[in-house]
Amino acid sequence: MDLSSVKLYIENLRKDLNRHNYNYYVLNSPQISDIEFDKLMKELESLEQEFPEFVDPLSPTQRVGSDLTKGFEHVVHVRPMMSLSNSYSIEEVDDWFNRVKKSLAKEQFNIVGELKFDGTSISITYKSGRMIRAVTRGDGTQGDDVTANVKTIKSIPLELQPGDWPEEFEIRGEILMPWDIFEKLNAEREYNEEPLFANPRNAASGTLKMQDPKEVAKRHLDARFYYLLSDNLPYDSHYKNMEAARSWGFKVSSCMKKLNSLDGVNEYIKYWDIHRKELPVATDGLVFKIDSINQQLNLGFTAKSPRWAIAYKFNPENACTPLKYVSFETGRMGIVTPVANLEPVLLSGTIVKRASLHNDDIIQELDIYEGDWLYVEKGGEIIPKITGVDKERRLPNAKKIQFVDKCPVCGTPLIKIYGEAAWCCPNHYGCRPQLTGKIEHFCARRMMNIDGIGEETTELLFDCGLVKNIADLYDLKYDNLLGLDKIGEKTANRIIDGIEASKSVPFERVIYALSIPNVGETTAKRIAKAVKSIDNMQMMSEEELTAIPDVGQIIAKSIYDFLRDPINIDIIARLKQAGIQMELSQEKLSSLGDALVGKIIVISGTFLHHSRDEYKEIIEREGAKNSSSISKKTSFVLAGDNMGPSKKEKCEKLGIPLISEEEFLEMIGGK
Ligand SMILES: NC(=O)c1ccc[n+]([C@@H]2O[C@H](COP(=O)([O-])OP(=O)(O)OC[C@H]3O[C@@H](n4cnc5c(N)ncnc54)[C@H](O)[C@@H]3O)[C@@H](O)[C@H]2O)c1
Ligand SMILES: [Zn+2]
Repeated sequence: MDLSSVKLYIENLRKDLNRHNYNYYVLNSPQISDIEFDKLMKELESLEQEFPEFVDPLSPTQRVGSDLTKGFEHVVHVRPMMSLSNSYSIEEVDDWFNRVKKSLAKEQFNIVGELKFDGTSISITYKSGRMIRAVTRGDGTQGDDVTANVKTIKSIPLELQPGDWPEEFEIRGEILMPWDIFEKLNAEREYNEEPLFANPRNAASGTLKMQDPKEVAKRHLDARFYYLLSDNLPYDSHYKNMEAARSWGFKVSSCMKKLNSLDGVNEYIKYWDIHRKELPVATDGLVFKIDSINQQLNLGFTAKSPRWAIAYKFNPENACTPLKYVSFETGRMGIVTPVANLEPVLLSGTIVKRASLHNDDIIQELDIYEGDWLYVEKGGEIIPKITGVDKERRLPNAKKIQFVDKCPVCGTPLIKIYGEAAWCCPNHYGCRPQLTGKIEHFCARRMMNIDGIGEETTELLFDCGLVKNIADLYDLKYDNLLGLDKIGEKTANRIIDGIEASKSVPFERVIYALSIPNVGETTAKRIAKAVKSIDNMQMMSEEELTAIPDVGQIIAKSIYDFLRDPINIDIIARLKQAGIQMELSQEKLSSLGDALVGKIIVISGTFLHHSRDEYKEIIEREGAKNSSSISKKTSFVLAGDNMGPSKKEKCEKLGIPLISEEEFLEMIGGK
């Protein structure tokens, strides 16, 4: 390679790495595995070493990947938050040990072995024993202030136990989503046909960046702490500091161990390579640290990571197995998902037979042919993922896998969903899995909670012609049910009682239960509060619908079209007649209140959830007035990002309150 091609190659590598960093840290949706990412990074590092003329302080080798997100206040770290240098082999850990030994000359040193928790890092400051602020790593220099969200995590103390804690200190740790919570969350998302989180790490960091602390609280995050920083640390030993932190109420892992030789380090690696699978939370490796804080200071840092620590990363478990066939499966909303059916293979202790291929783009990207040997990975991830194809083992004359062009169940030609990689069966009212899926969804616990009607009973009622759609449920009689396969008196009674009880399920859950495309649980709640009744909702135009918090153009169109379909009009009328709640209860209505009536409001800055015009409409709709200039008459300013300093000053002078976008949505019951 000549120099100019080397330069170009390096630039392209940097671009790729920056893009992967963005996908990983900001979108929480990595497109390549960690090991692939780390290989690219190592390649760039060695090229930069070989060609120092191309070194650039902005290169991803010199900086930590940034998770800074719009919508959060940025806070500068008192002490920068760095990454860890990492290795995938014991030899590299041995090299590190020997480097440290040399640097510390003849000094004795101890090492602490710890689990490397796979979540998202957090720095929390405590003053006088109370939590002051929680900030993400961000770009290492400054991070996002996520205090309100962190305060919802029950295992993180807001106030410390009595102890010898310094008056002010920072503690660093990892925010995690335990495996069981992660599995439940993904099962729910799969059910709602929402994109799944690739692993608990992405789920944890996605959750931590949610705008609404109440939603964060529902996700049951957890944490582990692994480093203490202060001008007045209790001990010179990292290990002892962590033990102290544990006694103040922090969750510090009991798997932390003092090691005093290279043999100890190697044993620790061998032990955890096996036993990590028994842990309730995800780990992606181990971390070795020099115990003495003084020695840590002497060893210092590189541009990106401390020299006194190293991460040993576990190799993800993977296997290669032949593809039997690709099946195409139609879901409740008509989305067709390709699934790779594999020759069964043992991976991370479970047998893997199937792996979702998600959509056509992924099939194209992987370039899969019939009978191909596929690499399956489960690197701590519960959901097996196809990561590649062994092209050398491809059979001669094998045909490329083609996405079906007709619905595998009803044969209707598929249509591409605008702006997405998904294909959809448009036969929403004649395609079996869509019909039974909607009935099942309607009856499920979080919707109408009709006890006794699960997947099996739905299929049964559908097949014998008793329930073809959700309105038919309310025509069911005890006598119809009795005598059906596996339905005795007890079950029949349970079903009838469940149907009766569903008549008092509140309106917001009814909206979710209707299976309106693109309307998930949270959106359904917002819609219910805004429209107040199904009659109002049926009369609203697409523009009026977009004024509802969380409802963009795509959702508005889905709702509008759904409510104008004659089949749905009929179903809704029958549900209404059956006595289903089709409006907000009096109680909810009165609690909504008239927060904005008569107010004069000035909008300033840029917003996350709606455009300024949409907010203007909301303000009018809620009985308030828009005004363009701040005066004594102004009730408050709806203040977005980047509000001009002169406006801020004027508000301060006149004592006009600034209301944030979140507070405003809260006021109008949008959250
Ligand atoms: N797949 C992708 O597209 C992609 C993109 C970017 C980064 N990544 C992955 O992320 C890595 C880089 O991320 P990083 O800079 O956060 O490094 P890292 O995750 O490898 O290591 C540093 C982090 O480890 C965490 N940690 C967990 N337990 C710890 C303990 N006991 N002590 C100290 N720290 C502990 C801390 O949060 C710290 O910030 C890459 O090596 C790669 O594997 C992947
Ligand atoms: Zn179909």
